[in-house]
Order: sequence, then C-alpha cells, then structure tokens
Amino acid sequence: MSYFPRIASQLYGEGVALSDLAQTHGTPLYVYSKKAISDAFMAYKNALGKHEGLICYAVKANSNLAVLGLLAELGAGFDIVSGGELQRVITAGGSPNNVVFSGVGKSHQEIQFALEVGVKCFNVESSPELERISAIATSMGKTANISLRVNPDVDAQTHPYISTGLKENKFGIDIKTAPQVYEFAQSLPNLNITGVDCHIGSQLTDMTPFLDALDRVLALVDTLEAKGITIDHVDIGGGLGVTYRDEQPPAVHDYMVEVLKKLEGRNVSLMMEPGRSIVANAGILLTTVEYLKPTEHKNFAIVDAAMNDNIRPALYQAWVNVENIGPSDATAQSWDIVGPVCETGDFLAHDRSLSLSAGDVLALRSCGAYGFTMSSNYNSRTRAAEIIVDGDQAHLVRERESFDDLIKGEALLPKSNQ
Ligand SMILES: Cc1ncc(COP(=O)(O)O)c(C=O)c1O
Ligand SMILES: N[C@@H](CCCC[NH3+])C(=O)O
Repeated sequence: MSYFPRIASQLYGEGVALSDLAQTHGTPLYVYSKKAISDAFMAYKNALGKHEGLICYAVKANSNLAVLGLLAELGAGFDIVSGGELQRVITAGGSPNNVVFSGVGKSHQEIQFALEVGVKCFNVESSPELERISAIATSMGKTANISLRVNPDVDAQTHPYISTGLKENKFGIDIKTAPQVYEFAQSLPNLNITGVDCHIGSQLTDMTPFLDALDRVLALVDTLEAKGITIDHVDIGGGLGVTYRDEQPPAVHDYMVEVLKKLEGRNVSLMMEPGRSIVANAGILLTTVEYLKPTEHKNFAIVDAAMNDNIRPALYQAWVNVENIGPSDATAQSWDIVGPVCETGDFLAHDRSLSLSAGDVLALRSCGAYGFTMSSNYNSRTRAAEIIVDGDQAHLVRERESFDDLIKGEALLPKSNQ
C-alpha cells in the first residue's frame, strides 16, 4: 500500500505515503501534518508556561477550518485581519474572546461584526481608525478594547515585501507619536486601552530585530504608565522564520526565553501572533509532471501546480525545496519547474538537478504557510484540495474546487435588443 513510506515518514513521521494521496485525491494537493502543526504550536504554548498570555495564531498563514479547529482545541487564540477570517475562526469553533483584530483597513462592517461577537482587542493602526471604532462602539452601546500597533522603525532584515516595521511601511503608528495617540484614544468614548502591539515583519531569522523592537515597545509602556495610562498586555506580533533551504532561525523556545526575560518584573501579559512558524513546515504541495520540455537553453518541467497555487516563488523569489517522489530512472538534469499559467513569472523553482519523467509526482516542501491562503483562480484554474494527515489517517479537509464553484454567483448580462 505504501509505495514511498520512507519519504512520507521522513517528512513528518506520518504513516501515509504521499504517492497514495496523490493517486487518491489527484494533484495539485496540499497535505498538512496534524502532528507537525500541534508540535509547533505547543512549542510556543509550553515556552509561555505559567506566564500570563495568549498565542494568537495568525489566520492568514493557513486558514483551513480544520487547521483552525485543531489550534482552537490546543488553546490558541487567533490574529485576524478581516471579517472573513473572523467568520472562519467562529465556524471552526474558536472563541471570539481570544481573537485580536489587526490590519490597516478595517471596514465599518468588519468592526461592527467584531464588536457584536466580542473580540478580545482591536490592534489599531491609525487615529481615524480609533475614531471609527469609538463611534461604532458608542452606537452599539459597547466598549471596544484597543491596543495601538506601533511602528518601532526596526529593520527586520527580511524580504522588503514582508517587512512591516520600518517607517516607510504603511503599518502601525510611529512609535514617537504613539503617546499622543494614546492620549487621543483616552479622550474618545467607549474605548478601553488594554495594550501595545507591534509586528515588524515575517520570516525573520535573527532574534536581534525582535528584541530591539521589544525594548522600544517597553520604553513606550513606561512612558504611558508615567502618563497614567495602564497597559495590561504587550503583543509582539509574529514573524519568526522557518527553514526553507539553509536558514537557521532561532528555535521557538530560545526566542521565547529571551522575550520573557525582557518582561521579568513587569505586570504585563504577553500576546504573540505567529503564523508561518506554526504551519510552514507542516505542509507540502504535491504536483504531477505533465510534460518535459527540454529546449536549447533550458529544460522545463511543466507541472500541474502553478503560481495560482503557490505564488511565493513569483512574488518573493522564494526558494522551495522540490523532491521527486517519482520514482524516475531518468538521469539527473537541471530543470525549471514551471506551471501551466500564461505568465513568464509562473515558476515554482529554477535550475533544480532532478531525475524526472512525465507522470512523476513532486513534493514541494514547507508550503503550509501562505500557500493555499494566497492561491487564486487566475487563468480560471480551480484551487487545490487540502488534506490533513493524522497518524496513518488522511482526512480530506477541503475539496478540490469544481468548474461549478468557479462560476458560482456570476451572471450573464441580459441580451441586448440590438
Ligand atoms: C499583524 C501581523 N501579525 C502576524 C503576522 C504573522 O506573521 P508570521 O507568519 O511571519 O508569523 C503577520 C504577517 O506578517 C502580520 O502582518
Ligand atoms: N505572505 C507572506 C508573509 C506574510 C506577510 C503578512 N504581513 C509570505 O508568504 O511570506
């Protein structure tokens, strides 16, 4: 039954052969390991230990309902950036009381929804947003807990598109002006100041920027305390990187130890918003080689997954580990792994030395974060199915989209008379 148990078990210690999954469910197919997700989350939770706080998983990394449900069961809170993500958390069984609402552009409707269900806190990113939340809360006879997302102007040393804590980024409130904005928040009705929040970027592989940002946030907490503004929690965002190739990010435990050291002697709880570090290495994208197309200049392996399934290589020049679970007896050559989408930027990997034959199944590793959630229907391609492997059981947790799903809700214009 298991044709490639070695590879399957090497991946995450799970007993399901990837080739069987590809055969049963077709490709492209996202496969996640329940154990890998649980272990990664528990690393945060255990490191937090008895310190008061909440690990709010960043839903944008992987919002599959089964993933959210699993994390809710393990005691996660959630970091959301839209009404849709809030709905997903609720549908998956997560408690709105454990939700923090981030994002620079919260709409009237989204704020109202969040107040109706009672989210834990709004991470506010501007003064006009404060005014909007205050007005909506007042009209609903509710009080909104708020923290300001401050921008500490720290270089996260990551890809510029996923760096968020520099003053030229759209995110957060300049930490230098934050005390005045807190005073403004204090003057508005139906707001309750509970925290300070920051998130400086994603895929950080060095601890220093995190700790620098935390120092600046704690200095702000002191300034606020001196003004009589009490801060109950500090939210240090997400951002811890993972190994895609040869990066060596700090271990979750080591990172947490350093963070908690800085909080020693302070009466603040710790909130965090990790996404990638919980799900990235727990997921694989399986794809089948459709055609081999050697040319004079390059060898192309055209596979059935594309940039619409995983846009990270095209968008961030992200490197993805590609493994042939074939097996192929062809001799190894250098291949560009490309998809069927009509874009030159539609590639998954460049210049990989692989033995390939048409029909082989490739595993793209570490695709559990920002993989499916960033997928689209570009070229009217249906989105992949998602599977969670739990020991030797594989659960289909999202069906492959059908052509009917693709055109659902659309309508033709009435026929014109001319
Ligand atoms: C506000 C906020 N919180 C949390 C995250 C999650 O970050 P990561 O997946 O890098 O842990 C992000 C994404 O960068 C974010 O923008
Ligand atoms: N989507 C990004 C990270 C998230 C950025 C969100 N602030 C990635 O795939 O690396």
